Amino acid sequence: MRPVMEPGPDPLGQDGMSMRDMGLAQISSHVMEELRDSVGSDTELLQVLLHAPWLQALLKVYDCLQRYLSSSAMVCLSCVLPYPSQEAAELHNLLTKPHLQALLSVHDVVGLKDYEPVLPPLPETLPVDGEAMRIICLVKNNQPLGATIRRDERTGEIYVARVIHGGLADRSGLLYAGDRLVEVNGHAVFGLEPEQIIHILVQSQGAVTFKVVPIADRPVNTQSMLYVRALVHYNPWQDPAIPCAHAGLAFRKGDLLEIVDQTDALWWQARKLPCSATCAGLVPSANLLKRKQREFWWSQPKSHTCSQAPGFQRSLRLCRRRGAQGRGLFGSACGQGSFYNTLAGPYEEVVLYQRPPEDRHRLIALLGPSGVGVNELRRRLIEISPQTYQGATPHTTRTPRGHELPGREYHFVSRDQFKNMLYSNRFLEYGEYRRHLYGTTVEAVKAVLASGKICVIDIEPYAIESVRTRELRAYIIYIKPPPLDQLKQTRTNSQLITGSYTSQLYKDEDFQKIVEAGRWMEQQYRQFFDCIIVNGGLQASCVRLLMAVRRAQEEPHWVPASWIRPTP
Ligand SMILES: Nc1ncnc2c1ncn2[C@@H]1O[C@H](COP(=O)(O)OP(=O)(O)OP(=O)(O)O)[C@@H](O)[C@H]1O
Repeated sequence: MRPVMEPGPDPLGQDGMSMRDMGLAQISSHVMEELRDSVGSDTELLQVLLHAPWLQALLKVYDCLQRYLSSSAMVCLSCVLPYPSQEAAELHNLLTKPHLQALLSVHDVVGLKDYEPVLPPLPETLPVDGEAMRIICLVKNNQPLGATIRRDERTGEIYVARVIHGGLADRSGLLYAGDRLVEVNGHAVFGLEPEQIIHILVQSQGAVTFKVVPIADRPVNTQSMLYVRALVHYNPWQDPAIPCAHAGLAFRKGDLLEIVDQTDALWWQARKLPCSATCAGLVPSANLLKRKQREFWWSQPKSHTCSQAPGFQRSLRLCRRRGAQGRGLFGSACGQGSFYNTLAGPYEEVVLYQRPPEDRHRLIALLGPSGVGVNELRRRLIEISPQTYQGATPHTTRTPRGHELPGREYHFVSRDQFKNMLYSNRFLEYGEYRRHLYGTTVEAVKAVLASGKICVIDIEPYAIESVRTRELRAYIIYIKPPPLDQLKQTRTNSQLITGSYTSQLYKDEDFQKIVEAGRWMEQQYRQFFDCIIVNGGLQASCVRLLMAVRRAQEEPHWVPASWIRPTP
């Protein structure tokens, strides 16, 4: 408690002597009186002693303390500081204000009070077989509860099936998967259908009260965080099997998901990256989604022919890499590899990877519908800095032309040699044009990378699987056609290379085919695109490509975990 301070000057005695000095004089004369009687002639010595400055000072201090104990703070202030500073005076002034005094007094009163809850005494007799229950009150505030329930068909009991990460129930820290629900807002739930309970919950606004029997052994979540890239689309509203569509998380091919809970074998909990939502959503587990895919696949009519995508007529880029002109059907796309079909798995585990500066560069693979400008952009990029960027030298079975040097334009090999290479899976992609074989080998790409340059190639979609490997670590850039009118507008004077060694102006149907082929390609393969560049204006597209290639080498990106994990 603080002493109440009262202002007041140090009062003076009648003859100008202060009260303090009067007090001291009184003490010394009392002592002298006492000593005179008992000591007699030695009074002189005592007088000297009593008038000694140190004793006088000591007595003054004593006097001050006495006055402090019995008097106001102002008296004390003036005792200690005969001439208080401006700050001290101001502080004193503030402290003596009635409202501050009141505040301090309230503080002291509150501080002394005992606020512990007074619990009712325990009943004399407690039931021996009684269950420990927890009563939980959550305030909904228009947000979902963030928990799902299930009914045990055998016993009719209702259980909390799962608590959604980051949801209201999870944030409360009071409700757990496995807790047995006894009452909701005073309604006993035993025997009710989950839908009836959900109805009660939907009806209740504001506070919702649950009475639960807590799960005995709550499992501890020891799983580490898992990051995956979705290789399929998923829409909870089109999935009748999902326990609660509201709690579902929709995703598209290529979306990055952070799997926060895999406790349930069928339904995982995930957040989409980059993450803004605090609350996770339900997604099918990898096994469940695989099962769904298989069922869907078997339910589809099968065709045994190799179908080309609409407008997906390939130019043979390989055969005109070094300026040779030609356009024809790219061979053998059908039947090559599995082109990462969806049966390969619905999720691909990924990790964030940043290429260490001392490591080889990542391969840059460009892809896009024929005629969109893939080759043009690749060529321009290499022209900007041939010391930095380089294409891979392809193999061919045709004979060299006048200006061509083996190993510069092409590696010239016999048909048998080419086929041997093909059988030993050395080609990333290959094709036949005018009875000659052309192909790019993994070694040709690795040779460029080993020289310290950035290897830039253009590929057909089926080659995606061959370049997305631990050793090439391809960064895939999709060259996307702009909207039809912009495509027409930007290509008015451009020459489309035709199959007969000639070039001609784009026709309306060419534009249409490019847009359709682009749409199809994106629909099929977007999950593997690390970057998308819309090739509208050529200049702007070149700049974007240059920046994307730099980013690929210098910034962290999500890559398949299998590229980084040590091989067993
Ligand atoms: N952004 C653009 N604006 C205008 N013209 C372009 C643009 N991009 C490419 N072109 C022109 O379009 C024509 C076709 O480009 P390119 O040969 O690079 O196509 P491609 O995608 O490689 O297709 P293909 O494999 O069939 O040759 C070329 O004449 C090129 O100069």
